[in-house]
Amino acid sequence: MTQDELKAAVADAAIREIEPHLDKDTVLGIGTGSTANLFIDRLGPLRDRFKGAVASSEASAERLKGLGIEVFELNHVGDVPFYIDGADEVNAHLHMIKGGGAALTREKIVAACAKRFICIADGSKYVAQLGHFPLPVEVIPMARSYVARELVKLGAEPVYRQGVLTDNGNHIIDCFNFMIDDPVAMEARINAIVGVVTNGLFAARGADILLLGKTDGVERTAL
Ligand SMILES: O=C[C@H](O)[C@H](O)[C@H](O)COP(=O)(O)O
Repeated sequence: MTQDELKAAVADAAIREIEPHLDKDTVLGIGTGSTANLFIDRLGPLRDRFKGAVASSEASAERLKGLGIEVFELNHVGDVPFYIDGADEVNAHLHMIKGGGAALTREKIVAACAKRFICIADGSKYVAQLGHFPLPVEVIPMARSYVARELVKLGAEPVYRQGVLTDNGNHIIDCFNFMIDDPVAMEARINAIVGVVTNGLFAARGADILLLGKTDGVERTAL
């Protein structure tokens, strides 16, 4: 199976996971990226079965609206039963690295509001230790050089993601060659650097359910 077929399989599995829980009051939290897009596409035909969605990026909001799904501002929404999103890396504890598409901050905010985070990923994203994928850090633009120097002190090789502006108007620094021993501690440590908006470690609040696409089927892990 190709990577795209594995992504499609986990998008299908996520639909099966949430479908029994949909009702007219349900507002779903929706992530960003190629895997999340496949999930969004499968939500279209179900649009009359739930109220709408909150999106973690402008791109996902546009895709949802294009399918006739109402998109709400998070400030106007109470309960978010599920947040469904992909990941750049995920480990056995369902800690993740996210933000390859620069959407990490809004993703973390919507995930924080959700009762359950369903991570959908093809098998290549599963790792024993996080850090093979360069860890993204969203920074206030004027703090970029300062934050980069602080990240060097933590052992990272920071690289400014040239030409990328987040939906929040900020910059992204990617931390290369930065294997992470303790994701919960490192998430907090990086977030404590002045000028950091957030980093792409989703460990303090990881996923609750992982749907991992493998050639022999979708493996479901629930914590
Ligand atoms: O900022 C982007 C998000 O964190 C994505 O969820 C992540 O990069 C995975 O994207 P994809 O499903 O395209 O691999």
